[in-house]
Amino acid sequence: MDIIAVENLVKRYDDLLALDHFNLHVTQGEIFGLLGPNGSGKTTSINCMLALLTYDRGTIRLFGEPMDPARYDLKRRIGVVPQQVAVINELTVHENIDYFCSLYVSDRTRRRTLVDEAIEFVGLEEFAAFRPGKLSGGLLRRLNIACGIAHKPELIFFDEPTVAVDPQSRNAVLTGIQRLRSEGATVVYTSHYMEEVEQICDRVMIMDHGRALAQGTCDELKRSIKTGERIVVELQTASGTREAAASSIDKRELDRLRALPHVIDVALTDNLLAVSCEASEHNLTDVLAALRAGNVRMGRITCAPPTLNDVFLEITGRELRD
Ligand SMILES: Nc1ncnc2c1ncn2[C@@H]1O[C@H](COP(=O)(O)OP(=O)(O)OP(=O)(O)O)[C@@H](O)[C@H]1O
Repeated sequence: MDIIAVENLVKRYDDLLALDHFNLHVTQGEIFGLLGPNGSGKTTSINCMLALLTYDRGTIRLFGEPMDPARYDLKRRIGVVPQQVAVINELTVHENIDYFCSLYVSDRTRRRTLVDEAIEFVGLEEFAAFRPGKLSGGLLRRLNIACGIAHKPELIFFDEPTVAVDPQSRNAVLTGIQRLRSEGATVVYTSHYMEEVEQICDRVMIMDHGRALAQGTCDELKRSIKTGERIVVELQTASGTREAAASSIDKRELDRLRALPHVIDVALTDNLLAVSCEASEHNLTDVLAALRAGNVRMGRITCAPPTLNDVFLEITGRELRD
């Protein structure tokens, strides 16, 4: 069953079209990633789904029911971990989680258990009596998550939960999300970090300018583009400087590479030569043979399958993070 069904959503902020006939279907038990650069409409789509924002056109159904601001029965089944840490500075970690949980659960005894479980879930046992001001950025993020999930929601929205988080806390957040899913939750995860999305999401939608550009599993998205692999060659010279290395390859060599049967693009940045190729069996040997024939001195050579950034680049002509 679709836990989320969004059809033809249009949202304007005055002249700006933030969501342009946006469609989204998320099924029960999946971690669905919304991947897009800053300003692509991820937060706006979430806020519309939560009925926190009005919209101009379209329909939103959650758990099979039409969502509107008065549907407290549906809201109780949803958890939100917002992009900005939203906690109360005067309350301790424990009191904060209890406060947010009390918005959904009125029974105090049940809440005591839920709050303890949430504290344990995010590993904040030692800090339960601390006020937010005493917590590091990573610990604050964990508190933000605990406040959003303590009432055991069936559907959880995580809006860029790892921005400005240290690698250790980031890993804790990502494994925590996978654990929530294994306990039965459906998750919508927004990010502009393709590595995170690849790590945890079952399906991904790539967004830009309020539109869905492509969606599918990471493998499906990568298979849908022309680029099959990217070969990166470090150029070397006897003198060893980057500039000298870059100038040691002339236009003729670059043209020779571009003329190879499966080469899509050749780019030279400093002393790194990147050759994007269609999927084919002999790309690496062909590229190396062409470079050897031109007496180009080579250092490290890597050959990698495409990334989600390549998918974004091929569809939009821009890098995901520029
Ligand atoms: N309250 C607002 N008033 C006017 N424009 C807004 C408002 N909120 C967002 N926008 C604009 O709408 C577009 C989509 O913004 P949104 O925050 O949904 O994108 P996002 O993908 O979540 O980006 P980010 O990762 O930066 O949060 C952007 O161009 C943004 O500047």
